[in-house]
Amino acid sequence: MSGQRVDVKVVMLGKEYVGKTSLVERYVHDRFLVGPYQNTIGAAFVAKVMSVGDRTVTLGIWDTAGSERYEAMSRIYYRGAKAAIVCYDIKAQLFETSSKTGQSVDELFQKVAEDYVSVAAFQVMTEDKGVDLGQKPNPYFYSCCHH
Ligand SMILES: Nc1nc2c(ncn2[C@@H]2O[C@H](COP(=O)(O)OP(=O)(O)OP(=O)(O)O)[C@@H](O)[C@H]2O)c(=O)[nH]1
Repeated sequence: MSGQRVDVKVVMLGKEYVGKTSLVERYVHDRFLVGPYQNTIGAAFVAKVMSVGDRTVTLGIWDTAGSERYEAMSRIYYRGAKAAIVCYDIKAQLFETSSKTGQSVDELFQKVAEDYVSVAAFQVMTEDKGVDLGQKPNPYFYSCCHH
């Protein structure tokens, strides 16, 4: 086994626009480009050679497109993969819950209710007439936008 070359297929997974290509670009080319990368063919491949102990490991990284229109094609790229890096956007809020201990369960549902109330209040405010930036603030305006 010593000195052996190992090929490892890795797939990047996740919805579109979560930053899969940016992550690969940072790792492979050590750069970051502002704005989305255009992944027009459904997948891109890049190989990166590295050493792990006395082994030479070639990571064959398949960067799949997150768009649903490429979903069937992306599934083809999963085949034979030894690892998957699942990316998601932390703008989505994460709650680590335990149904066994009750950890963060109340907080999760409380946040759902709170978010609904604040979004619904904002919609009521903007739906009919839009937001008039020149209008005098009233108590309702302050209560939903400043807390
Ligand atoms: N601030 C910040 N922006 C990021 C980061 N990673 C990606 N982005 C931005 O997020 C957007 C989407 O990044 P992409 O790498 O194109 O996302 P993708 O998952 O490959 O998208 P698809 O190819 O459509 O599936 C771009 O505007 C990036 O500049 C990050 O770590 N921090």
